[in-house]
Amino acid sequence: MTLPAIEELRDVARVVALPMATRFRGVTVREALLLHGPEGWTEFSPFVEYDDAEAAAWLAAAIDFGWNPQPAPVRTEIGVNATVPAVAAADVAAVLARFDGCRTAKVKVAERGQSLSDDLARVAAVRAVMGPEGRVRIDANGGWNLDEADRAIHALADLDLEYVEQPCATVDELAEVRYRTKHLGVPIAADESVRKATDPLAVARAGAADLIIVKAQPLGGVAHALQIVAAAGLPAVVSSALDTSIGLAMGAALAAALPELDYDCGLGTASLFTMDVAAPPLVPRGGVLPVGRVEPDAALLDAAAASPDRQAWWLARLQRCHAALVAHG
Ligand SMILES: O=C(O)CCC(=O)C1=CC=C[C@@H](O)[C@@H]1C(=O)O
Ligand SMILES: [Mg+2]
Repeated sequence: MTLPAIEELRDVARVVALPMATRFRGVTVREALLLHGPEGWTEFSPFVEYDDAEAAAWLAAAIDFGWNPQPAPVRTEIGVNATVPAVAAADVAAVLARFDGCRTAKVKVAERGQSLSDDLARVAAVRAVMGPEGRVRIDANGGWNLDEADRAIHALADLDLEYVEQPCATVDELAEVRYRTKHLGVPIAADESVRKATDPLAVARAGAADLIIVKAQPLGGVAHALQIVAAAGLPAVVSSALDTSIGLAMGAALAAALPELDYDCGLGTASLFTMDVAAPPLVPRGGVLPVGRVEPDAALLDAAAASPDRQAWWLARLQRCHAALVAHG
């Protein structure tokens, strides 16, 4: 890929800060740096705690989406899931109400400071709202050890789970949990073991998961993520990185280009924001997102502008990650 010069990126960069309706993975305000490239708007939004080596892949993805033509879509809309943060069971219905027409819900579990009974109550509340036909999946973000995962999946399986995402942190643990819980018929999905791994295919080689979660930004862009899915040879679910509507369009482009897509995708997360950069935002309607480029609204870009010190922080990060990509060649 020919990299645009850093001056070109800085000239078209806009840094935004979007407030969230509900705290999600510790985030209450989501910051993102948006870029306007020749192919359209794109997003660079690694979480603030990520180091430059990890964040550089997100920049490669952003540049690829804004500066290069994308793989051809094979579908025009993407079925998406509702995403339920680790809220109290009593708050579940209000969260789900933000996601119009979604037949699938993903529920966060194994939150630090909470217990299995909190998870059981939250997932039961989700099942009650979704009804018996709804699809309910859970995501532990690697928060359980082997025995905790074993116990939790046995306890939660009665609620008819579509799959369990990243129950434990390591590939070896995933393989062991998958072996121990196989008789329950609950598939195991790998997320962090794909997107944060030095070798995103290790999971597939180890037989440690039934499906993989893929995210366009951390995997270096749509084309690269497609290669990983093809090489893994496992069903894939495309998920967001809590992106703005601009980054979600990148995720939707990935989902649209996958040869097979059997699951609803985790791309409904704009519904967790109280404000976004596009009008209308890329939120699910009737449980689906349209595929296509998203343009920000000029007034919303201004209204969502991050503070001067946060803009300076993001521009410095952009510069360092750009330098890392240049050095990488
Ligand atoms: O998959 C979804 O339903 C929404 C996206 C989502 O859950 C995530 C987005 C961003 C960061 C992650 O901690 C989290 C995930 O683990 O999948
Ligand atoms: Mg996950």
